[in-house]
Amino acid sequence: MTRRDVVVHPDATVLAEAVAARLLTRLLDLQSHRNPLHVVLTGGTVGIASLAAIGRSPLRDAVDWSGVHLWWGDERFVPEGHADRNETQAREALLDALDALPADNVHPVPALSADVPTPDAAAAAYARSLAEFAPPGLLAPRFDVTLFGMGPDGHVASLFPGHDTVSVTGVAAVGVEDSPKPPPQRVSLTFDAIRASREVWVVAAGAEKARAVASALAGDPVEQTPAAGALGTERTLWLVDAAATQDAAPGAPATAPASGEGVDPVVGWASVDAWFERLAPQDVGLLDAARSAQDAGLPDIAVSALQGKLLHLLAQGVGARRVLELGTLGGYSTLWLVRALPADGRVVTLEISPEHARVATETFVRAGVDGQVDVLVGPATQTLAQLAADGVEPFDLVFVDADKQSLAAYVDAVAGLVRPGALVVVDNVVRGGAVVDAHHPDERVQGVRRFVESVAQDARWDATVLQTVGSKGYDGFALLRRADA
Ligand SMILES: O=C1O[C@H](COP(=O)(O)O)[C@@H](O)[C@H](O)[C@H]1O
Repeated sequence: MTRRDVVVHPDATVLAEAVAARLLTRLLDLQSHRNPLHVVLTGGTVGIASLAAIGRSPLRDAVDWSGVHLWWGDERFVPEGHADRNETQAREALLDALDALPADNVHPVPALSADVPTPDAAAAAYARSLAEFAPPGLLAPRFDVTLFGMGPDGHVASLFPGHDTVSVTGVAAVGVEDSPKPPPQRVSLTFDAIRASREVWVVAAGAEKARAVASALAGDPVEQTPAAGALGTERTLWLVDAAATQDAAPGAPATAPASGEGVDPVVGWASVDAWFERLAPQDVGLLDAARSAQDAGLPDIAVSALQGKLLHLLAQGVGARRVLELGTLGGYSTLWLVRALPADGRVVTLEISPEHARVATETFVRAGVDGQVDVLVGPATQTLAQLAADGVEPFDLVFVDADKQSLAAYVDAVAGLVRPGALVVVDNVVRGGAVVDAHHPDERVQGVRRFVESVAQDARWDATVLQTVGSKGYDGFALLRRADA
């Protein structure tokens, strides 16, 4: 699952003030239970304006700066004190005024000098500094907040579209020789280091960024839009102004409402999901499942954390011991389900794609649940027929999250595989409201319509539909109970 929360502010000025307020609040909050904190600063217009806004805020003195370490996501490779350096700009905007910030807590990327003559040398030295604060197994500290600006081309830090540096792994920092944006020589964190971040905040303002914002939020390949790969392990937050969202979120308003709140529907729903996620915290295994699916290039169509928790609670609610899933994908929903089962419980999950099945299987091994999950590869219609022919023990709960065209056939087959009173949950049946359009050209919409029509006339099922909004947009679940025999 690659969830990005998006908050839209009316303009760049309000955005910079909001980033400042949000960062100060986050630092204060984190300092109540974690020390030290590691924050990655960004250069760029809004990034520096945000630092200046922090400098003006009375709250800045509420932060214990002695417990904050500052790093940079990228640096322009010029001599120390040069006006182009992100460090120089950050010092002028804020750092020089922070008397309580120890000099040793500031970790700039080494500047061009006789001792550090190349971007590669600076990157190597910067990587060594990062390693000093890295936990075992990581190349860099687990940054609490990593701030990024983003260029109109979708670059973050100094990772530019189409450049080899985007795919460099195994090191924390990389030298850049041919930046399309001046100056050409730079140093950048790599994605390996960026993804050590607990939270990544991408800040973007202006209509010239709108295409890149839309592309990143759509999850386009990082080679094309590096900002799409800027992800935190706990949260990825996009803080943008209205102009930068005009190409984003199809179906959403082109601009934010004129009110100060300025959150468009999809964005607002995602933020609400994020707030409620305290009820559905994802542990390392779930985060790993989401990350592995993303790294393997699987489609970003898994359930959200809150939806996964819903499946978990439903499985517990019906006292499920045996669960059938149609559509494993990367195993994210499977993990939520298997964790609801007793020690002798089992999930049988069906997946048509051998590659998806491989990714999911590896995830189950790492999560330690492979002994409770059977991944059956092949077209679900055939596998369901085989399960029936094998006379498998009936299932207590079924989650159907496979292709919508065949829904009616799947649910018909499932009717013969479950116990009386079993619960069947079918995902994505509202489809942004398109389901009410009898002439809709999308075969998935027609597949859902055929399924609903057939269930409505099938005495074996008692059913309802729950419309939902959230980080997955506007959709819904069908809930079916197998009638008692
Ligand atoms: O060169 C850089 O540009 C980006 C974005 O800057 P912006 O002025 O378009 O907001 C910035 O994030 C990066 O740190 C900087 O080196």
